[in-house]
Amino acid sequence: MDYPTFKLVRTSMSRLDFGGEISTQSHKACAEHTNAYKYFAQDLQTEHRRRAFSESQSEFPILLTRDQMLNGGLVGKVPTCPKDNLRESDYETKRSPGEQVNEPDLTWDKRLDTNTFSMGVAELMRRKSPDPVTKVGCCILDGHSGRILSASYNGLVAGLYTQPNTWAKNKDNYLQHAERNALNLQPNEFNHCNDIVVYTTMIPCIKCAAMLMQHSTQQIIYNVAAKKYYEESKPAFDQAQIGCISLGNLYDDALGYITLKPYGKHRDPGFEKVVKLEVAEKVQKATITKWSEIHMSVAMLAAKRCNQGIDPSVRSGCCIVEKHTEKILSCGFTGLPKQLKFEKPNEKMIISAIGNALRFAGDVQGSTIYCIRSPTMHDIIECCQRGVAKVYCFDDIPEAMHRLVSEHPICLRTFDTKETGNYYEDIGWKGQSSIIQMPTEEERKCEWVQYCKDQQDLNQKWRENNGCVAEDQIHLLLSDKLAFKNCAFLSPTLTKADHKKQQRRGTKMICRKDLGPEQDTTQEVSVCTDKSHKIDSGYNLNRAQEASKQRAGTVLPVCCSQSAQR
Ligand SMILES: Nc1ccn([C@H]2C[C@H](O)[C@@H](COP(=O)(O)O)O2)c(=O)n1
Repeated sequence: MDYPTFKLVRTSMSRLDFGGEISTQSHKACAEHTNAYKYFAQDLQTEHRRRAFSESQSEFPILLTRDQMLNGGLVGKVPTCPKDNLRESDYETKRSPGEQVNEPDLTWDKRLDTNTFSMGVAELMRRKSPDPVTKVGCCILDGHSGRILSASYNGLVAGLYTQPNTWAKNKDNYLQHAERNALNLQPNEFNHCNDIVVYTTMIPCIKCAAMLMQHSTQQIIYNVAAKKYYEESKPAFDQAQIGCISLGNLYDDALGYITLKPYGKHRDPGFEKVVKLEVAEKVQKATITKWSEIHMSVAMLAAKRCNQGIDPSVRSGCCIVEKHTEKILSCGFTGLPKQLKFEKPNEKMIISAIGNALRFAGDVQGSTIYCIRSPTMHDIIECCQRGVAKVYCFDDIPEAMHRLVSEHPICLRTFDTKETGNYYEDIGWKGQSSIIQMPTEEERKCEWVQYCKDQQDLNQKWRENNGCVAEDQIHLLLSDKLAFKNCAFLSPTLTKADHKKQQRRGTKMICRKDLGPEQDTTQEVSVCTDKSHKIDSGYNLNRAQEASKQRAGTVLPVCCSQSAQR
């Protein structure tokens, strides 16, 4: 009899460890992007910016003064997020006496800087654009506090009901540009702010440029320049002495994990081909993303902004969204009070992501919060007091928490990641594993040795049990850091939450079609994607047969128990 072969697929290191690991695909995208961009990237200012960005991981956008801009250079020291300031004491609480401590992986532990975060939000917004050819996203920040004022995309005129083939022919009459949409979305926000920084995935057109100037914009940071917009707007920004620079290639380098999707014809300035409507519709279908996905992704990006001093297990990010309109009201991440310089961060003084986001937000009545970790009771109380209606968490919410909030006027839910499919891979998110410290090389080797040993044991057990696998072994297989292909079995006793957790970690939940002892055990496997956690095991035992086998002491192949389907 053939014994099953188990193939291990290691959970790929998240590409957001921008210690350098950028996939070949990204590199390729980078290179293409650089070429496309070359035409526009020749002014001195941009070069200086690039250098400045790549030399420091700035905490806040490097806002050049007008003098500095005119001189074409960066003067003065930009606040940095030094990588050497992670103290031993930061990790003290996690150690038990005598325990060997691995050096923290600082390369991985870099936090997202404001530029990367804001352009990331603009990129996420771009995905909502109905324009089949040119999708643009924009995120506007208060340059003083770093707070998001508004974010939007190029969209159809509100209240307009028309067919794509009507508007797509003459879209300028039907679409509002991303920058203008962002300004219109939160008009009040801009009245009190005279230091606006605009992150846009494409350089603004001349009309948007005029309106942005009118709103005291100090800086435009764009990703791609379209020739027609660049030639009109850049001189106007220069004349008004407003910084207008591109993150261009640098954006890819720094972010590394938001895949560059085509920018329509503007991706390559020389490309003038008219995209046919059918193709355009396909593009549109493929790229439109649900709001909930975008907001949870913004929360994830925010989580990656947590300071290194914060214990990875409590790091979280959050995004507060207005009811009905889906406007982002505020974002926040777990942090320490800014006035205090901690020798040892006192856990009680850590401000939660929700706490920070609420601090920034104005009226949040009826709003929805998307956050990574389950909120604390204190968060819930704050939310109730401020009138927040719903809280969605990426993490599982402990049962105890559900009980505690059952009487509160708030809806607390775990975010349904099934809805989002593989989308999070685009931003390098693999559940918690991407914010919890990655295993060291040594740990990985040990894991591998352990895995091989487990596999041998498993095969042994398999033989002993006539082609069946004990459940405890399955849990071993589904352990945290390993992802399996063609070898993971689904336990009938695996809870729905565990199942989801494994999926988030990237474990492919696969079950064999038939594991009868006499069957070909290398038979093709089917992937379990059913939302209700019912699996197509293909196992032919009926309930009575199954019970009788169990009584006789047979260890049933766990993924194939019919009870899992009922
Ligand atoms: N800064 C920009 C530039 C362009 N857009 C939008 C407006 C249209 O939907 C589209 C441009 O159409 P095309 O150049 O393909 O004729 O992009 C924007 O919102 N913001």
